[in-house]
Amino acid sequence: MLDGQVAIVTGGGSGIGRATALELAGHGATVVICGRRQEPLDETGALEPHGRIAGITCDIREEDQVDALVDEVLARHGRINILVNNAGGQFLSPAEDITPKGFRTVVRLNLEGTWLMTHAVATKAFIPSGNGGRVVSVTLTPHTGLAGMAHSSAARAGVENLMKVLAIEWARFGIKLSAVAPGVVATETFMTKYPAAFRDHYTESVLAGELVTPEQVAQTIAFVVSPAGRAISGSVINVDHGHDVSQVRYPPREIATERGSIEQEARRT
Ligand SMILES: CCCCCCC/C=C/C(=O)SCCNC(=O)CCNC(=O)[C@H](O)C(C)(C)COP(=O)(O)OP(=O)(O)OC[C@H]1O[C@@H](n2cnc3c(N)ncnc32)[C@H](O)[C@@H]1OP(=O)(O)O
Ligand SMILES: NC(=O)C1=CN([C@@H]2O[C@H](COP(=O)(O)OP(=O)(O)OC[C@H]3O[C@@H](n4cnc5c(N)ncnc54)[C@H](OP(=O)(O)O)[C@@H]3O)[C@@H](O)[C@H]2O)C=CC1
Repeated sequence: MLDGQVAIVTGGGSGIGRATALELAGHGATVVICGRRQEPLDETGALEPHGRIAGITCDIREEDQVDALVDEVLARHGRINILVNNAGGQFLSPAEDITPKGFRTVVRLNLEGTWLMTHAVATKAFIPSGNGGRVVSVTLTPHTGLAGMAHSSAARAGVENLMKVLAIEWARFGIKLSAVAPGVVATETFMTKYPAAFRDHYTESVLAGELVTPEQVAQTIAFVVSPAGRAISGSVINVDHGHDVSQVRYPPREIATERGSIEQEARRT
């Protein structure tokens, strides 16, 4: 499906990024992954049997490092067809305790880093090639706002709107940009970084009673960048068991019938 395509996946050393790199490589793509540390990148590369994944360290917040990464990929492979902006994250905090520096840190990583990568790949590869390209940015649901993550919720809303406006402006270059918004994904970071009670709370409350897997997010990204996803641009695709439409389990346990639903309302006579 992706034979001959060259992809960059940021944050490919772990979790969703690793699963995405493996998924794209499994479909034939040559994949360059980046992150701040070399070791996790090498671990991902070692999981791919055909040598299709290579890691290059890059902090996506640093303009010179982003430029150097894109230049290096072009020097090695001559083209870039796909960019997956996956690197990101945040720290959990009550909004009132987030300092200006803390807010800036999270916005810089998630929004500015995504912008720097997208702009560099578009201007150095997609536009000059005349062939366009595909960009998928990983954001998050629920879009109604994620309590404890004011900085990240704001940054991801910015990323999603950025994908939309660039989808309009860069349609003339054949560049398609979208966001894939996961719900709660059972990555090692999520399972270990956040309090276990959050994991249990979200497992219980998301509609299907189960967390999303990194592979489910990766497969969605692969679909979007595949030939079958060619018409997708400016979209936000949720991969979240319906977490975006409701954050509470239905119906409330106290009134659930044996069928797990509700009693039908009695007709008026
Ligand atoms: C609501 C419950 C959760 C449910 C849904 C969950 C959905 C989402 C899940 C996920 O995203 S899982 C994947 C998460 N992955 C990551 O977060 C990985 C990347 N994250 C990071 O690298 C860091 O967390 C970072 C803070 C985003 C960036 O790290 P960096 O090394 O650049 O920053 P620091 O030098 O550590 O800190 C700079 C600055 O930021 C503030 N700050 C950082 N950590 C905290 C904290 N724990 N509490 C309060 N403030 C923090 C602080 O201002 C730091 O400056 P100094 O105080 O150190 O001067
Ligand atoms: N897990 C979840 O429940 C959800 C996750 N998401 C988002 O999906 C993405 C992946 O999440 P997940 O796989 O769980 O998280 P991980 O923490 O496993 O992955 C984050 C990756 O990003 C890399 N990274 C972090 N900062 C930078 C940076 N400045 N420059 C380059 N790379 C960086 C990290 O590598 P290194 O530290 O070596 O730089 C790491 O490999 C994130 O954006 C996350 O917020 C969205 C919804 C839900």
